[in-house]
Amino acid sequence: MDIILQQVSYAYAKNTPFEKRALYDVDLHIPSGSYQAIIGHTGSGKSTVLQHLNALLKPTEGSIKIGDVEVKPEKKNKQLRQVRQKVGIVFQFPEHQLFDETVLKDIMFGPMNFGVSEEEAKKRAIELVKLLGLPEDVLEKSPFDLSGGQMRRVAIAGVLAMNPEVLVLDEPTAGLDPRGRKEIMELFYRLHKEKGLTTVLVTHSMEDAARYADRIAIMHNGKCVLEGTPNEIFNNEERLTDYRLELPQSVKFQKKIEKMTGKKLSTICLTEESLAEELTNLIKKERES
Ligand SMILES: Nc1ncnc2c1ncn2[C@@H]1O[C@H](COP(=O)(O)OP(=O)(O)OP(=O)(O)O)[C@@H](O)[C@H]1O
Repeated sequence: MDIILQQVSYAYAKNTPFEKRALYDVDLHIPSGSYQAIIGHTGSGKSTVLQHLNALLKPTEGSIKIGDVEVKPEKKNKQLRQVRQKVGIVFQFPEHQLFDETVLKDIMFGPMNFGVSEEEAKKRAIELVKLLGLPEDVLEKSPFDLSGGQMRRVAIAGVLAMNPEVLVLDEPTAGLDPRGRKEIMELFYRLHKEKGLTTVLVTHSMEDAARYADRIAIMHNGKCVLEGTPNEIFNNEERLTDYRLELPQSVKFQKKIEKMTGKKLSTICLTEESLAEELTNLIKKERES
C-alpha cells in the first residue's frame, strides 16, 4: 500500500489563539514494501507526520493518499476505520497503552474491536507471543506484572495482531537497554522482510536509519528538507550539520581513519560490519603490495 503526502500542512489548534503550525507543504512518497526512516531534531514535525499516516490527524491543507483512500481537510471519510486497521502505529512507550486484565485479552482487544472472531484473535495472540520471544505462560498474566521490556513486546503484539500492511514506529526502542533495542529493531526488520510490511521509522538514531532504511527523509522546522537513500543522506555532512544532525558512528570512524591514514575507503560505511569489511580489504591490499 503506497502512502503519498502532497503539500501537507498542519496546524494544531487551528483558528484559536493557541494555533501552532507544525507542518509546511510536506511532500513524501512511501512506496509499498519500502522501509522509510524519518529523522530530524526535536520539534521538527516527525510525530505530526506520523499521525497523518493513519489519519489520526487530517491535514489542514494538502492531501494524503493511503492506499486508495484520500484524506483531505474538511472531507468526511467513511473509510478511515479501514485505514486505521491497515496502518498500525507503535507509539513511543506503547506499554503505557496497556489496560486489560490479562496479556491475552489485551492483545485480542484490537482485532475483536474490528470484527475478528474470538477464535482467530486468540490464535493471533498465541502466535505473536511466540514471535516476540515471550514465554507462553505470559498470556494469562496481568500486563502490569511484567518487566518493562516484556510490556513493550506485549504492546507491539497488540498492534501486530491487527495484521497491518503498514507499520509505523515512533522511536519504538526509547528507554530500552542496548540489547533490548537491537532485538526489537531486528524483529521489525524481519517482519518488514518476511511479511513485506511497509515500515516507517521515526528515530533519533542515525545508526538505525543507516542500517535498516531504504530511504531517509529529514524534517526541519516542519518541512521535509531532504529525502534520499542512506548513502545520499550521509554523504552530505554539511547539510546534516545545518539540520543539527550527526553522521552514524561508523561513518564518523571512517572519516577519522581516512584523515589519519590519508587513504580513502571505496564506499561509505553505514554499519560497523561494512566498516570492518572495508578495513580488512584495505589491510589485505597493503600486505599484498
Ligand atoms: N498537541 C500539540 N499541540 C500544540 N502543538 C504541538 C502539539 N504536538 C506538537 N506540537 C508542536 O508541533 C511541532 C512539531 O512537533 P512534533 O511532535 O511533530 O515534533 P517531533 O519532531 O516529533 O519532536 P520529538 O523528536 O521531540 O518527538 C513542535 O513545535 C511542537 O511543539
